[in-house]
Amino acid sequence: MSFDVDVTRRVGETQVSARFSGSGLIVLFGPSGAGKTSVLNMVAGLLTPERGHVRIGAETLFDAAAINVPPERRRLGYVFQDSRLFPHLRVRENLRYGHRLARSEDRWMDYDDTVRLLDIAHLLDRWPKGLSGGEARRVAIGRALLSGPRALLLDEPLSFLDRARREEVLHVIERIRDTLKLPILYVTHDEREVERLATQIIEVG
Ligand SMILES: Nc1ncnc2c1ncn2[C@@H]1O[C@H](COP(=O)(O)OP(=O)(O)OP(=O)(O)O)[C@@H](O)[C@H]1O
Repeated sequence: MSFDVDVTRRVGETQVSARFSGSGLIVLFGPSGAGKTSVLNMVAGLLTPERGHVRIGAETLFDAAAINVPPERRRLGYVFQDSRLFPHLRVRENLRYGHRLARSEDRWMDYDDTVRLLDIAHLLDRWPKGLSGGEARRVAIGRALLSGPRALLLDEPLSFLDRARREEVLHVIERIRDTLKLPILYVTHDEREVERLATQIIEVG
């Protein structure tokens, strides 16, 4: 499965555009304010492009002429820069939210495996507001994986993580890229992450 994206839109004073296609892990790279998050939002359906298209595999999610699939039907696992866990749900329920919505044939991560992989078993009864930045990030990644996505959108997923945890999450992302072969759109400023992960680098701005 691969991305085929060509989007353009004015956001505030900035003309944001990006064009790329391919599979693997595509890094969106560029200075702060260039529009990387806006590109993720256009792929996710949270921001409507003025022109262009968004296709993943054989499915068209957006085509300026006629098609605009709503975000909740795009089956994309989005890990936001600020995690955005549901504040009224404990960690366990945040994780189960996406898992319950996913059709059983779309689920490729098991709940217990996800909890183990991200080392969040001790957090399951906690409320999001009591989590550190790194803990919240791991829960957000788990929630995205459990929703059975056809692609992942990761906005600086390793920020707030300490070195040991970064290494573990990097392994998870590599596994998703190489074993599950899920296309990943990845925003980062960190050149080490780019070197290690990128199949393709797209300059934004
Ligand atoms: N709601 C908004 N109204 C007006 N301008 C906005 C809005 N959202 C974003 N912008 C502007 O659009 C531009 C692109 O923002 P965006 O968040 O996509 O950039 P980015 O490359 O992801 O930045 P960063 O790396 O700092 O997260 C920025 O100049 C930003 O100030």
